[in-house]
Amino acid sequence: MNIDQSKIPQATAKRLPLYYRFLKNLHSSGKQRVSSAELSDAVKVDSATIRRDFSYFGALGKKGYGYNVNYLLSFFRKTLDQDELTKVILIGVGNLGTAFLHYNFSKNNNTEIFAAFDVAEDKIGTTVGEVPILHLDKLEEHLPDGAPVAILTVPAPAAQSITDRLIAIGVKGILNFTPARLNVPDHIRIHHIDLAVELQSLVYFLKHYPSETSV
Ligand SMILES: NC(=O)c1ccc[n+]([C@@H]2O[C@H](COP(=O)([O-])OP(=O)(O)OC[C@H]3O[C@@H](n4cnc5c(N)ncnc54)[C@H](O)[C@@H]3O)[C@@H](O)[C@H]2O)c1
Repeated sequence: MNIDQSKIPQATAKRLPLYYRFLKNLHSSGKQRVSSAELSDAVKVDSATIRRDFSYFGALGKKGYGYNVNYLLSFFRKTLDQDELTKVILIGVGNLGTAFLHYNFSKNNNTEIFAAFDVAEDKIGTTVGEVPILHLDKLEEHLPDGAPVAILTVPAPAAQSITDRLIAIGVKGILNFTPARLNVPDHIRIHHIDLAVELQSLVYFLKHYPSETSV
């Protein structure tokens, strides 16, 4: 089935990796079918939302039968481009950057941090989690063909000028962990992750919607 991916709402698209991971585990344990109630229990998304999400994927669960795990998996694989490896670079190998390099992203999805950049001389030339640390001065030299995605874990004041350089070498998406708000052209996608905001939001939901499990 051909699905127009631009029709999938962003909130639904954000839940795809969650569904995908769970279904992959189900598949490897030999399960062929799954009900929305089982899924709901595992991924902590209410089953009405799951049914609505899955209807966008052309997957219509049958009552008493559930969803076909193989169909869903092949759909997710295509949609999430799991057959294609996306190369990622990381800038700023401090507390946060080091933790990300040790975390093997490619275990769960097809992204791989293949190079990291910093300016601290004692870090240049070393490797963290098998990823080589290179000098930021050499960014353009090392990556003449760029990379599609970058993770930014530098101090906030350095973020904008590094962003400008990343865009110049062809980076299209930035996962920004710094508190800096970045100015970028329209065709660049920035996902800003602020742990303090996430924490505040969690506390808010606990206070005001104590009985709901997820957003
Ligand atoms: N540590 C956290 O829990 C946390 C949480 C949320 C957000 N943040 C944000 O993430 C960023 C990184 O935090 P951290 O705790 O890892 O900081 P850190 O000071 O441990 O690491 C920053 C790294 O960036 C490098 N760096 C400095 N200037 C650079 C430049 N111009 N180019 C390349 N590399 C440069 C430093 O050498 C260092 O290795 C900060 O903006 C921070 O506000 C941190």
